Amino acid sequence: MSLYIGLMSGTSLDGIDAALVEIRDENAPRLVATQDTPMPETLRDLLWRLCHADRVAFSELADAEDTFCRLQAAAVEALITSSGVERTTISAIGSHGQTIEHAPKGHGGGPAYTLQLDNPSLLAELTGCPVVADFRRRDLAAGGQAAPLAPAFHEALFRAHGEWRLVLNLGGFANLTLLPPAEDERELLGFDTGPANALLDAWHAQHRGGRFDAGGAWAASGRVDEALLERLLAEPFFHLPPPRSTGRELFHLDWLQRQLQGEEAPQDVQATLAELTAASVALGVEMAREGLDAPPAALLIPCGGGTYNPDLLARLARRLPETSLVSGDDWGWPAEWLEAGAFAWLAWRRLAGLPGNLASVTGATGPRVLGGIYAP
Ligand SMILES: Nc1ncnc2c1ncn2[C@@H]1O[C@H](COP(=O)(O)OP(=O)(O)OP(=O)(O)O)[C@@H](O)[C@H]1O
Ligand SMILES: CC(=O)N[C@H]1[C@@H]2OC[C@@H](O2)[C@@H](O)[C@@H]1O[C@H](C)C(=O)O
Repeated sequence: MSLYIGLMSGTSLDGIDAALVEIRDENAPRLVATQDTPMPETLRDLLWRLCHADRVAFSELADAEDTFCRLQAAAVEALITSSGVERTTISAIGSHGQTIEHAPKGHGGGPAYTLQLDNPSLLAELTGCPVVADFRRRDLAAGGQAAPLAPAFHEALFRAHGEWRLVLNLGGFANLTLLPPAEDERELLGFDTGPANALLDAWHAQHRGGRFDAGGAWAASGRVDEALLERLLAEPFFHLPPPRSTGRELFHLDWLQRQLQGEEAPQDVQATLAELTAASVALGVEMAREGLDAPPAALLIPCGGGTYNPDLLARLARRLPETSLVSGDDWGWPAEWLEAGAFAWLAWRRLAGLPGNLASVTGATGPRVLGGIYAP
């Protein structure tokens, strides 16, 4: 038996998710304990600024990296204490880091890059555990998108005999995995479908303040502006064949603003953004099914913070009438802990010398062992 800790801080900048995972064999990872460490507002503001700045001072970058790493170390300490495990039994910590910018095709003819703020050396020093980090750049170096990486973990957890399954992460951004039945030899498909909560959060913050539209209540009070929805859905990203990944670089408030005519009621824009998430996921589901020539009926396992938004889930259910939504909780893996679990599992793959990417998902030229190891 081996124990791994996965650390994930996603695009929503809401905090550090730490998951303690036991791995006995490749396809049976087990979630042992979890720790949610909220991001202090000062760090969130600093990271937000870095994510949106054209120019950044190195000292600001160093400050953000140091503060972020110490928060990660505190999350690890809290997890070790609450779970009661011996530090020495932890084989490694898998640290995703904080994505600051993701440009898998480069900008203006420049090189491809994906930037995760992280300091695995300091984390190894502070925790006394081996750390695996820098998971994305090897895939990028091999010509891939470097994202999404979670589909391989979705396969390990959820691929089953006799059933087509979809896994949908509704974080700041959404990624979708279509899993063929286990007896089917076809490889899975996985890709980002577009924004999930990022625009909903940003529009809500601008008009009502606060972190998010709790339960999607404000969106539910508005009416979908069909003309606006159509203009938003005309964005070429939604129609690109996979491999594809995205982030704040494309989907931000200015992108939305360009499609507004100025007379829309704010709650109608919120409703339209929620519908955009559902519609772009439905487009992705259709694309995935066509890609694998899959039957329409499938089970969909939603995960990520969007599962706390009944308005969003209802919109998804309406757009995907042939698909039943079943929570990941029902398989013993709570929906909000999949991503942190994925990075524990990826750390195990690194130590085992096994590839972490799926070339069929990222478009890399082949399977690659992902990440670097930082000894304690
Ligand atoms: N009670 C709630 N009601 C509505 N939305 C919620 C609720 N709780 C969480 N969310 C949404 O979920 C988001 C956080 O989701 P999650 O933690 O999965 O994102 P992330 O991991 O940061 O993003 P990504 O997967 O893109 O990296 C919040 O920003 C919010 O939009
Ligand atoms: C570059 C980056 O951090 N991408 C995230 C983001 O959040 C959701 C989606 O966009 C996904 O592509 C990815 O995260 C998950 C963990 C992944 O790689 O599967």
